[in-house]
Amino acid sequence: MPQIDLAGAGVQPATAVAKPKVVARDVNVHYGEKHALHNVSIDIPEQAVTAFIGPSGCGKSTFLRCINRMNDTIASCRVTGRIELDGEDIYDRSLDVVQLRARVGMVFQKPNPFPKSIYENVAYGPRIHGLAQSKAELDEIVERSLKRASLFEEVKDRLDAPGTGLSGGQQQRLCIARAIAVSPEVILMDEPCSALDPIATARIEELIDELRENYTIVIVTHSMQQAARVSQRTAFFHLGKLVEQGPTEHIFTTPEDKRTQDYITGRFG
Ligand SMILES: Nc1ncnc2c1ncn2[C@@H]1O[C@H](COP(=O)(O)OP(=O)(O)OP(=O)(O)O)[C@@H](O)[C@H]1O
Repeated sequence: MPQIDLAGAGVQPATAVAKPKVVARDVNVHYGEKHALHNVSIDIPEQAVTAFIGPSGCGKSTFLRCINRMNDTIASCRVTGRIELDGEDIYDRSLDVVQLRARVGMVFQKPNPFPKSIYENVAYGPRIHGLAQSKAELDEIVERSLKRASLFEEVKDRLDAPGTGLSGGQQQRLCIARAIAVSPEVILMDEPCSALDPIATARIEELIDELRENYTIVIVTHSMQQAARVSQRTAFFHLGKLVEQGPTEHIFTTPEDKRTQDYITGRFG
C-alpha cells in the first residue's frame, strides 16, 4: 500500500483559521438532475494555502468554481447556500460578477495564455479594469506581475513574443502573472501542475508558497504529496460531500474519518 512520506513531503505547520477570507455554508450544487455537491460548509483562511483533495468526480472543481461563480457559465448548474467573501454574499443579485472575478482569480489545469504577446497577456486585465492611468504605469504592473510570478528574468528581452511560444511551465507562470496583474485577493488553482513536468511543478509549488504571503490560495490537486508540500489546510471531498477538513498536518497524520484515512493511504482513489 503506498504510504506518504510526510517528512520528505515537508508537511507545513498548522495554522488556525484566524480570519476567514471565504466562508461557505450549506452549499449544494446540481447539474440538471445530478446532485453534485451536498451541504458543503468551510472557512478558508487568508494568507494561507487550502488544498482540496479527493477521488475523481467527488466535486472538488465544482466547489472551487462556486467561489468565483464560474459555474454561472454552465447552463444546467444551480448553486444554493451561501458563500461570503470578506462577509459579503457573492451570490447577491446586486454583485458585479466581473468585479468578483477580478477579486477572485483563477488558474486552470492546462496553461491557457491568450494568443497574444507575453506583455499583452498580462496587460489585458489591468487595462480592461482601468488599473493603469498611463503606459508607464501599465508597464510597471506588467513587470511587477511577471516578477511576482517568477518569470520576468526569463522573458524580459522578449515581451513582444507570443505567450504561446513559452514552455508549459513558463506558460503556467504567465497565467499566474495574468491572474496577479489585477490584484486579486484570492487565487483559485485547479490542478495547476497536472500538465507540467516535475521541474516546472517544483517551480510552481515554490511560487505558491511565496504567493501565500499576499493572497488567499485554494488549490485542487490529485497529488497528496503536493497538498502536503504546499498547503496549510486540507479539505477532503468524497462523493460530493466535504468529509473532513483541518490543518494539513492533522489530515495527513491523524484523520478522523475512515474515508479520509483510506484515501490518503491509497486504498481508493
Ligand atoms: N458541466 C457539468 N455538467 C454535468 N455534470 C457535471 C459537470 N461538471 C461536473 N459534473 C459532475 O459533477 C461531479 C463532480 O465533478 P467535478 O469535476 O467537480 O469533480 P472533481 O472532484 O473535480 O473531479 P476530477 O478530480 O476528476 O477533476 C461529477 O459527477 C461530474 O461528472
